[in-house]
Amino acid sequence: MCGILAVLGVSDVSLAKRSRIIELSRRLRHRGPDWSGIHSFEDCYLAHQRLAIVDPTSGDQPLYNEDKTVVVTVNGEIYNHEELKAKLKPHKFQTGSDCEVIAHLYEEYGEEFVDMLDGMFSFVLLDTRDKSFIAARDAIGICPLYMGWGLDGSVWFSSEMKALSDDCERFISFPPGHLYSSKTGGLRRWYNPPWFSESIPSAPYDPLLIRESFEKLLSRG
Ligand SMILES: NC(=O)CC[C@H](N)C(=O)O
Repeated sequence: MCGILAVLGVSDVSLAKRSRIIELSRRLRHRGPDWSGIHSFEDCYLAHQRLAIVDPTSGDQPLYNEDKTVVVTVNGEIYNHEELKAKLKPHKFQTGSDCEVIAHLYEEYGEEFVDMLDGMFSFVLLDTRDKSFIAARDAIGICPLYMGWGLDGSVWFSSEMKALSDDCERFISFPPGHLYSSKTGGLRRWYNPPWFSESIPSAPYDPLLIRESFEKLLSRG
């Protein structure tokens, strides 16, 4: 598991607001008992409750690129992280966490890197250089993610609805296989396999035809 909470662009940057966000992040504590972390930058907060799986000793989150200008909070496992690290030769990794590749991939390839990830994940990444952010969820939605909007114009993301429901004016289930980018201000599908189609078949249901076609397929061998 792991629990993530990110709040971006709050109008109130008081200590009370920070405490409130820490309190909301604690509502996700059952998802990750090993570590609680928060990174704040101006009016943005990224929090993490960790269930340590890969590199339990140094992979605490949020995670960063080399100069800490890119911050990321992740729930999930990146199965091909070794392979991706090999592609990122000049980058210096600070931890052995599978999720650190996300910060470096973003630095190297921009927001298009998401389809290079093989794994299950939901994450929020903040680029402090221009205060832009992205959030993404794995292709089939193995890891949960919710998105909300505060009355003050803030954008919220959380692993569970319970961290959003009291403070957001509205919230949605973040669609699997999608990416939210603050630069474009919208959600778009990043998972686009060639076979994927949302069109509903128009041929009438014919069980006999399905059976015959299936049998023909199996007897081909
Ligand atoms: N439980 C998780 O989501 C794990 C996050 C990350 N892969 C780690 O090992 O710390």
